[in-house]
Amino acid sequence: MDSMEIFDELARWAHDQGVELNGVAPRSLPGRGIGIVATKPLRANDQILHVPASALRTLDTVRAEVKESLPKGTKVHAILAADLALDKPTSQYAPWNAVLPSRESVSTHLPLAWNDRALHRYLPKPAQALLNKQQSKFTRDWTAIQQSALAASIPKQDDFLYFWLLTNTRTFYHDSAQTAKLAKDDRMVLQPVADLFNHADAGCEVAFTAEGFTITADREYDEGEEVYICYGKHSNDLLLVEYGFVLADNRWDEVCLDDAVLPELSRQQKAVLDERGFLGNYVLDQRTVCYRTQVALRLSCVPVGRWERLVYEGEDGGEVVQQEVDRLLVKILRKYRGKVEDTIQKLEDLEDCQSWQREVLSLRWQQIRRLVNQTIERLEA
Ligand SMILES: C[S@@+](CC[C@H](N)C(=O)[O-])C[C@H]1O[C@@H](n2cnc3c(N)ncnc32)[C@H](O)[C@@H]1O
Repeated sequence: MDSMEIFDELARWAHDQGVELNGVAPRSLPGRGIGIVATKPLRANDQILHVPASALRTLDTVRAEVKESLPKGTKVHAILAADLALDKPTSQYAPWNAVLPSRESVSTHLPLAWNDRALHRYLPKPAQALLNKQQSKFTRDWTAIQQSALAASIPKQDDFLYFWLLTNTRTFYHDSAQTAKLAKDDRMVLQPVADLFNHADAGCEVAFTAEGFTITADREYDEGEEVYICYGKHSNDLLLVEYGFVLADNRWDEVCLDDAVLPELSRQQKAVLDERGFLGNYVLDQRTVCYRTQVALRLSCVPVGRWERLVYEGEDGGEVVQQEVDRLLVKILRKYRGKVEDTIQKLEDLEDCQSWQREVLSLRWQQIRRLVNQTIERLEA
């Protein structure tokens, strides 16, 4: 079957499940796998998709033998992934399974599945932290599988990882009478067709009730235009680790400045900041350098007593100190830009790694350099 036949089959199947598509359809899109495209001009507030609760893939649709085989307390993420992994070609979900991304695509794009784990050290710090959390969750879930009767049917970690990552990238949060009894991070459901929407930093509205999900156009769309939803106000570090891509333009993007600021602080300064809850987690975005960074750098500009009065009592003279902070910030950011450029160079010199991975890492560091440069220019203006 060619891709249009596969999409037609999916549309027929989805229709039979009660899924209503209005003026949109799935299409293959270069660099983004499959996405949803307007098949006619759309107006703002047009309801473009409705997925009834009966069409969702949830804990309740998981086969009993899968659920019963897993230890008590197994996370819904692991249960849904195991259910997907054990789907037969004759499964009732076959037309939907047919449009899932390939193993190759998942292992190329998602850092947790990268063969060359040495590349992880080139991820920015926040991305590394997210990846470590993801790794712990995966290890927990893989342990549950290995300790269950499903171990024989899902013997390979890589197989489970593929379905686990598919689940991670395609689930929606759903509050309903059925999910109310579950922990918040267990209220995840898979929804056919809705899971084909790609992400942008602003997109169509996704609303859910106990009856199901509805997606509504946020603005006008021309026929043929891709229609996006927004998965959340995510930075590109998060998008890279959780979804395997970065956006060229991302209003929610930010740069972690811990590696820039912390080396500039003395041990005593760090101790004071730690005691007051201001140590680390420094960021800049397109508009500002965060308050925590400003507070930390003020301590490099004035004695502790004055710093306390400035921070906690709003003592006069803050503008003069701010000018000093801005000068210091420019110095620190210039130095950090040098480190960023070294990383970009190292990535260019790398051999023996998949070119997509090198390119996305390089792109990510170029985005960081751009945000750092913009901030330097703004501070110097
Ligand atoms: C919910 S799925 C969306 C449908 C997906 N494109 C597919 O082919 O099945 C999420 C995945 O789509 C891809 N994706 C979503 N938004 C994207 C974007 N703006 N650019 C590139 N890839 C994107 C990523 O691979 C992500 O993990």
